[in-house]
Amino acid sequence: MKPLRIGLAGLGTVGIGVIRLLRENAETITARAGRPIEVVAVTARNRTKDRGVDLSGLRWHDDAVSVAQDTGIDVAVELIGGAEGPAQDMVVTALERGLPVVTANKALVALHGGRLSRLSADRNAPLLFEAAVAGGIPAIKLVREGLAADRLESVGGILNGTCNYILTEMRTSGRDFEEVLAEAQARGYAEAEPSTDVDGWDTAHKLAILAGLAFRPLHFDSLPVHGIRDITAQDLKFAKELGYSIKLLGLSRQNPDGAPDGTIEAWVRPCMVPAKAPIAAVEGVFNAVSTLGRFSGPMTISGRGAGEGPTASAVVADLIDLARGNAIPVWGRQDVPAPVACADLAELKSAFYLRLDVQDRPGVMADLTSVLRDNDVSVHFVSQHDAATGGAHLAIVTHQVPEKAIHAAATALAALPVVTGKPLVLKIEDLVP
Ligand SMILES: NC(=O)C1=CN([C@@H]2O[C@H](COP(=O)(O)OP(=O)(O)OC[C@H]3O[C@@H](n4cnc5c(N)ncnc54)[C@H](OP(=O)(O)O)[C@@H]3O)[C@@H](O)[C@H]2O)C=CC1
Ligand SMILES: N[C@@H](CCO)C(=O)O
Repeated sequence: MKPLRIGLAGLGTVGIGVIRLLRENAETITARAGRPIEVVAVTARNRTKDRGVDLSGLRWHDDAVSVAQDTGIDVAVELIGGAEGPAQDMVVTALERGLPVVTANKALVALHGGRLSRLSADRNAPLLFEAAVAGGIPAIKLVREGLAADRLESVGGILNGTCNYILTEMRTSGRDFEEVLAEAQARGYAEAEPSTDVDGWDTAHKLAILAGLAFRPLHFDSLPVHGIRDITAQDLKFAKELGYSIKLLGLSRQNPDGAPDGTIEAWVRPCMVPAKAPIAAVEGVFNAVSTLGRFSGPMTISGRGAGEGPTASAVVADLIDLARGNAIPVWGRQDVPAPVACADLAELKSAFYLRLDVQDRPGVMADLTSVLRDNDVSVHFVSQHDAATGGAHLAIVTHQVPEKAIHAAATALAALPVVTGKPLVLKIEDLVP
């Protein structure tokens, strides 16, 4: 049996995980793939670093492009990261010479997926990226294969392990943001630049890939993206009191209510989800991918969304597909569709949570409610807690209002002398399964 020979660029969390998994499960993988899968060539920045695995016997290349040019490999595996630079150069070089590519690089696929998939189709060189979305969860396979027959109405979920880990730990241990982020980095969940995670960009990359496959590619620049930096321990307390859980969601919907046919609503932001919703129970580094299909109905799969083992498992599953000759083109047999812009959210209606830090004295509530009245924001519920530093924290839950109204109200409220901090607006999202 001729082995499938791998050229691997990137020997970090995921790259080393792939080598370990291929070695530890060699017998099972060979049986399932029908042939052995072996790493034969590698590269990383630092040749002398001890990575805890034996790399002797593997051809060392000084850069990633030279791995892609190695005539002794059958597949190029890119596990460096970053949408530009060596990762992109390697993938393009490999595809141009007709070599299959496996990558876990969501930034690359989200930003350059259209061009790369056209190149992949032109050169008949498969481009596989199961690990790019939701770590160990077979999210790409779910959308592209399991649900290939259905017309999906929505797709998305909890797509970033680092943020879900941080929100869970902040809530359960009361520790602050920075401390928990450092822990997520130490566990290999976070990206090399953690702002990619906490500012929502990693979720946005994954959502763009899922929505692109389920509906059609999105102009990435049109995707509204907000991260979790503004969430405080007080918001997590209010959420519990109000019967919600705070989750960073990436969601996309085709043809939302009242919008013209073909409209795609998509966004990334922390939301309040009902504490009883199954997605609220997805905690720690776990991700959840939810779909709603006209025929398949609601579906949620969850699992570890980051870390060495789960991500390596998804990379090697792609390699097994290649070894079996099972790799399918990125958009199946159709041409790569042209991208569209995401819908403007201004007119879309939702209930919202508004947290205000305010002075605690007579007349404050009247000042606040007059701003809400002037912006047509109708209040459903209000809760007040004393702030440790004096003043008060207020949680206001609204009825359904257009997004533009709540944001205009928040801007006007921020300008009031009685409001002492930046108001926080969170969408209350009760449509996730
Ligand atoms: N970590 C995770 O849980 C997940 C990661 N991913 C994706 O997988 C990819 C890899 O992530 P991860 O393993 O965590 O990243 P790491 O930062 O742990 O590893 C990156 C590796 O790339 C190497 N590298 C960096 N620059 C270059 C370069 N110019 N030429 C060659 N090698 C280079 C580094 O070398 P050196 O070690 O010498 O510095 C390192 O070995 C990324 O695209 C990431 O988004 C996807 C899903 C989950
Ligand atoms: N940094 C990413 C890795 C998995 O894509 C996360 O935390 O989910």
